[in-house]
Amino acid sequence: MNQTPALLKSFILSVTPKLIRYASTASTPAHTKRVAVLGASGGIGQPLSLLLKLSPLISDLSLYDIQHTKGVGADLSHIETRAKVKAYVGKDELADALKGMDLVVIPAGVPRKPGMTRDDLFNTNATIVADLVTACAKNCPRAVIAIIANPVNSTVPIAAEVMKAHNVYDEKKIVGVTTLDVVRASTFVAEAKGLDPTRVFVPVIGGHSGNTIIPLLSQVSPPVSFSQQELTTLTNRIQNAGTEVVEAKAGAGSATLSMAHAGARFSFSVLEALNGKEGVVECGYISSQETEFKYFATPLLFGRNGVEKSMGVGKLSEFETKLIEKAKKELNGNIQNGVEFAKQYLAKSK
Ligand SMILES: NC(=O)c1ccc[n+]([C@@H]2O[C@H](COP(=O)([O-])OP(=O)(O)OC[C@H]3O[C@@H](n4cnc5c(N)ncnc54)[C@H](O)[C@@H]3O)[C@@H](O)[C@H]2O)c1
Ligand SMILES: O=C(O)C[C@H](O)C(=O)O
Repeated sequence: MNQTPALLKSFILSVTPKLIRYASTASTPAHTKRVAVLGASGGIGQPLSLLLKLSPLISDLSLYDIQHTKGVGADLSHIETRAKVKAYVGKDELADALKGMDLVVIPAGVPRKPGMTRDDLFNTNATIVADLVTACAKNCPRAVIAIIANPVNSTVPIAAEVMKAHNVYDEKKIVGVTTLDVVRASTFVAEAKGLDPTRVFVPVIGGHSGNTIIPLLSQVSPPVSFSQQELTTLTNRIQNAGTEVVEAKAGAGSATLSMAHAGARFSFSVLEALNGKEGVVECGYISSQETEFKYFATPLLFGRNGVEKSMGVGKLSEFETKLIEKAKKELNGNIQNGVEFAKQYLAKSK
């Protein structure tokens, strides 16, 4: 359960260059990887695909959606970077979109409107994710699958159950993307303490919805101290930051631009680790061995095969222990819903 300070340090050192790497095309890296974005025409999908297209880590960028991908693909393909863009539209083209992929990023699915919880998206997005992951199981079973589609607390267990049913499950390769929680926590802490946000790292554990988002403000790097009032205010803001955006967008969707950045940051970290870079750490929501939860987000060390290990939750403050206690019912319920849905989905598709 203990964190490794050296690895955290290497994470922090790796963050700043990553923020400016989007436009870095000067040198040709030794390795390049194939990446698919499923839901590539959406609010997240388009800016995420743009950021990926700018990366020298990627040789092939495969864009899939049920609509508009041909236009998005034609547009992106004119950018003078190495990644070769191919666009696929509709179910008949899904298999081709996935063959040979090293990383599949899934932002496909409906977003929230004001007044909705992420769990309210379950009925629509559960089937979308199950269908897309079924296609991954058949066409790129060894790819890392990064799930952005909400409710992440449930869509990740669904993905895992689908992969298990196809006998291709590898727990190192199914990850829920919680990077946006880390991005927000770093921004808000930096603002509160007058720090450079690119140098701040806040581990965020648990899940990705309301109370299940648990920022570890006792483990911020560089170390900072907070009053009880600051702890409460910052924690609430981080837990409700998604809702802050949903309300500000007033019916026009949820976070897309900050999520595209977070998704790109997560993808670059995974790709660098697949290429052999050591000490790559990002938080993510995965099948958990060392906590009481079946799935839990922690800082993760990535390697050549995906997640190498969870770095655990470290030493928690009393405040953080109480936050976990408060999250228990919701997180376990979300996980259970995902597993139950997958059972029914798989039974129907036999
Ligand atoms: N993990 C996170 O931190 C995080 C952050 C922001 C948003 N999200 C979630 O990401 C999802 C997408 O958000 P958005 O704002 O991009 O929504 P959007 O509606 O703008 O885009 C979704 C895209 O998915 C496509 N799509 C729908 N069904 C599909 C299918 N079966 N196969 C392929 N593509 C399909 C749609 O055509 C659309 O282009 C939502 O569920 C949202 O809640 C997660
Ligand atoms: O809030 C949402 O519904 C989208 C996403 O999960 C977020 O955290 O911004």
